[in-house]
Amino acid sequence: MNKNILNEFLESAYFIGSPNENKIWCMVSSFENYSFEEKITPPYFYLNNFYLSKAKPYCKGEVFFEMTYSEFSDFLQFENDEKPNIKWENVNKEYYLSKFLELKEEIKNNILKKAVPYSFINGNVKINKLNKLYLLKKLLENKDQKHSYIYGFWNKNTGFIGSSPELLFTQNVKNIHTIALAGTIPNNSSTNKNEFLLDPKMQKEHYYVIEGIKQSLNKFGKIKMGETNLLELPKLIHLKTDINIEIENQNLFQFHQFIDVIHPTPAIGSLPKNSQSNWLSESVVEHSNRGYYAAPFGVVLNDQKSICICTIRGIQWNEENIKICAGGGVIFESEFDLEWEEILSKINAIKHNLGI
Ligand SMILES: C=C(O[C@H]1C=CC=C(C(=O)O)[C@@H]1O)C(=O)O
Repeated sequence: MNKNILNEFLESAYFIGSPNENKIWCMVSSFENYSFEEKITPPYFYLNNFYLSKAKPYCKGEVFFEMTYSEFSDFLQFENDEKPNIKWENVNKEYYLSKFLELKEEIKNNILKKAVPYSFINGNVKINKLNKLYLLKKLLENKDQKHSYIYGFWNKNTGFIGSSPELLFTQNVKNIHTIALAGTIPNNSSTNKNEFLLDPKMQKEHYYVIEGIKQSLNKFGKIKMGETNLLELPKLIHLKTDINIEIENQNLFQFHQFIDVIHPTPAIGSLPKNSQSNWLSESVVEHSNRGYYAAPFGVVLNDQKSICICTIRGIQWNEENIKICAGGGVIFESEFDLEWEEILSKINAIKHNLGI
C-alpha cells in the first residue's frame, strides 16, 4: 500500500470493515455497475437504495484489497487530514412529527404494528479528499466500536460513511447469520441496563423485529434463535438477538434474492413488511429526504462468503450538502417526546463518532 493507492481510495471507493473478523474490504478505481442478470466474478460490492429500485446495484472495480484494522490505520497515515467545517441547520422536527402521526393512525387502524420514522439534519459543506481522510481516521479511533461495521462509498462529488451495528446478514457457505436489533437507550452513568432489558415496551418493540425476520426467513430452513442481550455502543445501548439459519442447499442462496426477502426488516422498515399501507412508499420527497439512509450495502467476497449491512449511523453528502438521518421504532405504546429524544441522541452519537 502506498500514497498513490490512498489517493485513488480518497477519490472513489467502496469499503466495509468487520470488527469481529478484523478485516476491511476495499475496492478502488474504474467502477462498472451491473444488474442482477449479468454474471460477474467475485469479489464485488452491492449498493442499492432503501426501496431496492436501482437497476444496477452490483459494482466491480479494478482493484480490490483486504486489510486488518491496524494495516488500514497505517495506510491512512500517508496523508494529513482536515476536519470538515460544517454549518448545521436544525434537526427537521416537522417532517418527523408528520410521519410519526401518520404512523400512529396506521397502528391504531391495525394496518401496521410497527414502523421506523426518521428525521434528518442538513449541513453546508463541500467534502474534499482530506475531509474523507479525517472521517476515516475518526471511525478507526473509536476502538469501542467492536459491534459496528465501518462502511463507506464515495466518488468525486457524493458519498457516505458511517459505522453501523445493523447487520442485515452474513453468509458463510450454508450458514446465514442475522440479528434483530431494536430498542434503544442512551449509554451513560445513570442508565439502568437491567431495567432496559426487562422493559415491556422495549421487549415488545424488539419482539416485532424478531417476528418480522422469522416471517421473512421461514422458507429458507430451520431458524435458531439466540437469547436477547444488550448491545453496548459508546453512546447508545440496544437490545439484540442473534438469528441463525442453515440452508439446506447452498445453491438456494442468492445474494440479491436474499436481500429482497429480508430487507427492510422491521428494525428499519415496518411490520408487516408487505401491507396495504403507503406509509413507507417510495416517492420523490422520500427519495430525496432519505438518500442512502438505511440502504442495503454489501460485499460478495466469493461464492461461499458475503456480508450485507444497512447504512444507518452515518453521514451522506453531495456537491455542497451533508446530511445525517436517524430513525427509531414506533409501536402503539410509543410516546412522541421520548421518540424524539431518541432521534436526537442517535444524531449526537453519529456526530461524536465521526468527530463532527
Ligand atoms: C433505525 C435506526 O436504528 C435501528 C437500529 C437499532 C435500534 C433501533 C431502535 O431502537 O429503534 C432501530 O431499529 C437508526 O439508528 O437510524
